[in-house]
Amino acid sequence: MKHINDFMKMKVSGSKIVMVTAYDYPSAKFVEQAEADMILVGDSLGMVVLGLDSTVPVTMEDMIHHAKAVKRGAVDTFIVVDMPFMSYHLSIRDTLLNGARIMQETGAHAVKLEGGGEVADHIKALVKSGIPVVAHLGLTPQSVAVLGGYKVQGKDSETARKLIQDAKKCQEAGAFALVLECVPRQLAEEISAALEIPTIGIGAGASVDGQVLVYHDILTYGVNRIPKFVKQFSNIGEPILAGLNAFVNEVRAGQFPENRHSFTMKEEELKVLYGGKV
Ligand SMILES: Nc1nc(=O)c2c([nH]1)NC[C@@H]1CN(c3ccc(C(=O)N[C@@H](CCC(=O)O)C(=O)O)cc3)CN21
Ligand SMILES: CC(C)C(=O)C(=O)O
Ligand SMILES: [Mg+2]
Repeated sequence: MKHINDFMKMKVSGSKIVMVTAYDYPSAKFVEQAEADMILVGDSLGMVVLGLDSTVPVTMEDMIHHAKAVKRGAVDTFIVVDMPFMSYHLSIRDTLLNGARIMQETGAHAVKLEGGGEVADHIKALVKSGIPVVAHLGLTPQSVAVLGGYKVQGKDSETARKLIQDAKKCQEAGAFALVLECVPRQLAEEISAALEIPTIGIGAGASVDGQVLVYHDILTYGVNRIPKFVKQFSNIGEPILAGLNAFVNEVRAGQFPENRHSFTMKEEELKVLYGGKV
């Protein structure tokens, strides 16, 4: 299993870090089998597995419930768990209690949280307490209500400069990696060159140190809207629907189950059961 030091080395050597989200036992098993470097139990689970409109309603209980299942499916992969909305803002004490719950109850290796300078003290406190932190800048979906939608961030020189400063603050606070979501590729390249810690991009172009995508987006698995930065590497919706349609049709047609899909009783047991009147 790769660990924090390996991700740092991968940046230096130029080998790309591959991160994929997973939300349950089977998805974690598949991502581990595909040999991704890291699994992210993303709060995007609120949207792709719970059917919510945003990641804002996702709770600590949701994250822990799903992360425990992911850990059972991926015993040998580095696991990062998103800290959900408002779980790292109230006080340093609350942040530490929530970070500790994620680490102790799920067996995760690190947590991820959204924001820059405004959460730097919380990143610092977590790292000082022994909890590795991945930072997340650019489009930070937990702030969608403030950002006014899922929009590309850092398109003008002023907001770009702010993002570069925030990225440096995350590194200074002790984050060991930084997710950059939905920022212009030139800005992502600039931030990646300016930092010693690896950057992991989603909609941030190719000049970052790694890539992350949502499991359901990669596979086209029950997703409604696909962002521009997603490549649909396969469409598992088709074989899923084909299998389900076949089951429904065969039951209705009396073709399933066949005898080989069921169990039988010995003739003598049947005789006893019917009082010898077989
Ligand atoms: N399925 C899924 N994939 C994700 O990557 C994802 C989620 N859900 N949920 C949580 C956040 C929300 N994310 C999103 C959602 C939508 C766009 C989007 O539609 N972006 C526009 C760009 C808008 C602009 O031009 O500024 C796009 O066309 O891609 C981007 C990121 C990323 N995360
Ligand atoms: C999209 C990634 C970076 C994420 O934060 C999530 O899946 O929740
Ligand atoms: Mg997230």
